[in-house]
Amino acid sequence: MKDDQLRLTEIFYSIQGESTRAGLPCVFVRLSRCNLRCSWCDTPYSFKGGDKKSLDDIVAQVESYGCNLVEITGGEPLLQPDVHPLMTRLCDEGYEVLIETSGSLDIAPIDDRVRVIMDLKAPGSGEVEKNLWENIAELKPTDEVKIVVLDRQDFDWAVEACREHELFERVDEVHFSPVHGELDSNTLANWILEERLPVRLNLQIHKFMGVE
Ligand SMILES: C[S@@+](CC[C@H](N)C(=O)[O-])C[C@H]1O[C@@H](n2cnc3c(N)ncnc32)[C@H](O)[C@@H]1O
Ligand SMILES: Nc1nc2[nH]cc(C(=O)O)c2c(=O)[nH]1
Ligand code: SF4
Ligand SMILES: [Mg+2]
Repeated sequence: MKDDQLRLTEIFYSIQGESTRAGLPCVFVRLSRCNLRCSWCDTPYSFKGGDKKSLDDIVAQVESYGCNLVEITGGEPLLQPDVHPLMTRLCDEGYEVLIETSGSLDIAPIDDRVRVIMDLKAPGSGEVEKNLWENIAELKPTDEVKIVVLDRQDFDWAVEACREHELFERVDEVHFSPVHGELDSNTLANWILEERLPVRLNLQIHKFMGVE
């Protein structure tokens, strides 16, 4: 087997449900495996299985949708080193490339043309110890930080993390996202408004639409 292969769970074309690109048509490349087990994870099916696919096959499938926006996600996409040549190739070919990552692995090797959407895991995920705080210094102003909030304890943690790490100064966009089906979006919205936070409420719109 050639080394330029990635273990892939799925490639699909849908409406981007999150981030500043929410609402736009997007091709999703979902890589397999994850080093975390967030309590509320919506993609545990990506933890096991998946097929090995060559970069050529992945790029060809992405191309078949005729869509300029591509998101690399998982599972945890940074677990497979060959994700880097894939992203560089997509950038070279003129795609706008996003990566969704947990923030538990080094983001420094990511191609500078890629928009990084990095989670910070709050205590309700059960994975708060995995945050790699050194990553914050690697973020570009155009990257995005997302904190998924389960409850008020997570919200207070998120506010403290933003202040302590000066996230509002470092990146243009900080998203707070309720755990879908667990925390009411109006409750999170009211907390954000009460605290006068310059964060964006991130709802996973694909889940309201009932699509992937
Ligand atoms: C499935 S993860 C894959 C990428 C990477 N492992 C990560 O955690 O960022 C993609 C995004 O979905 C979010 N997510 C997963 N389950 C969720 C849920 N139940 N409610 C809200 N967001 C969720 C994650 O926090 C992450 O921002
Ligand atoms: N429609 C849609 N938008 C998304 N944005 C980020 C996703 C992800 O799982 O990383 C996702 C996803 O799974 N579906
Ligand atoms: S890091 Fe991402 S894929 Fe992994 S368990 Fe957490 S939400 Fe799911
Ligand atoms: Mg998803």
